Amino acid sequence: MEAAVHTCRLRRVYAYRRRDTVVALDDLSLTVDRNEIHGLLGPNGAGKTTLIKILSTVLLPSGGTARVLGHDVVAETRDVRSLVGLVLGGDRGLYDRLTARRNLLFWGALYKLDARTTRARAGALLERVGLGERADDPVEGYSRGMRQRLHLARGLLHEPRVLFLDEPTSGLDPAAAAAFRRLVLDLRAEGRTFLLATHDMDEATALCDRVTLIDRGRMLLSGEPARAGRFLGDRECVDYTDPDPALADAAAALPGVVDVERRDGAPGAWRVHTADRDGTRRVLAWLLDRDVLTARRGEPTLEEVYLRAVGDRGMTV
Ligand SMILES: Nc1ncnc2c1ncn2[C@@H]1O[C@H](COP(=O)(O)OP(=O)(O)OP(=O)(O)O)[C@@H](O)[C@H]1O
Repeated sequence: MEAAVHTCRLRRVYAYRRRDTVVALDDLSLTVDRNEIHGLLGPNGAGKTTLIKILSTVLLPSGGTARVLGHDVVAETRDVRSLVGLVLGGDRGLYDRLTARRNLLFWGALYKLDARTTRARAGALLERVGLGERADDPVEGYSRGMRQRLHLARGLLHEPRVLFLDEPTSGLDPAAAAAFRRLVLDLRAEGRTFLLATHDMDEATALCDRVTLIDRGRMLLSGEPARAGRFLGDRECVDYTDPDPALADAAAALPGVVDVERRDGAPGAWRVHTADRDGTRRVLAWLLDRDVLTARRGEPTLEEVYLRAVGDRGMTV
């Protein structure tokens, strides 16, 4: 069976300022399985939006191939368009002076749906994304969260099987973001596939079956978020909580220990990086001997793996 998305050595080069070029996608090969929620991670300028635009047939690749449910995005544009929904964030693609319902009717006409089908789907979708009561208000009075939900309704109007979401929860309050994620899970349960570009590592961990991290248009790693540390052939580690920094210093001097760091978030939380499984056993036994009962083998979070893979570039792109 064809994958939901398959790219092979996909390339996109932009020309700007006449002579300069930027390689946004550099021979990127990626597979998203059917019915998967796949996270696309990467720093600003990594190429996430470029990939999503190519897969939605909005942008042409410069080289390589991309297929959606077996259809080539260049040679079979029409088929691909009927199969995919694109949900961009922000203000792109919404008409402020129109009501939410009229926005959807307009898009239904663009998708060449008949008026009755569009009307029925628009009503059902607006209810589903929680905009039923505000459906006949102009979009200019909508909050950011309401706009995001309308974007999703728009992306679902032609009942696509694969959805591309570009930072769908950025700027949403925690409750709205959680509601949005529940909706994504419900839609997946109906058999849809999602490729979701996000900068939110907690969101990727909670929502995605697999994630792919790209940087400068190349894939750095791809796999399950909970096993993120293993992507990089990662070091072992032990997490424990104890207020005494002297204990951490002593742990750092043990054989098989690479380094010890304070963990963000909880006071007195430490992570001991070990060279191998033996080092981990030794540290666990040593901590237990000292009555540190909170010690356990740790897994680096997706955010930690991300920062290690991409490096700390601060604000540079
Ligand atoms: N229309 C364009 N013309 C020239 N360069 C572009 C254009 N669109 C994107 N780029 C460049 O391509 C690269 C990838 O951009 P892209 O928007 O795909 O990144 P992104 O991963 O989505 O970033 P962000 O997380 O900031 O949204 C960047 O270097 C960007 O400057």
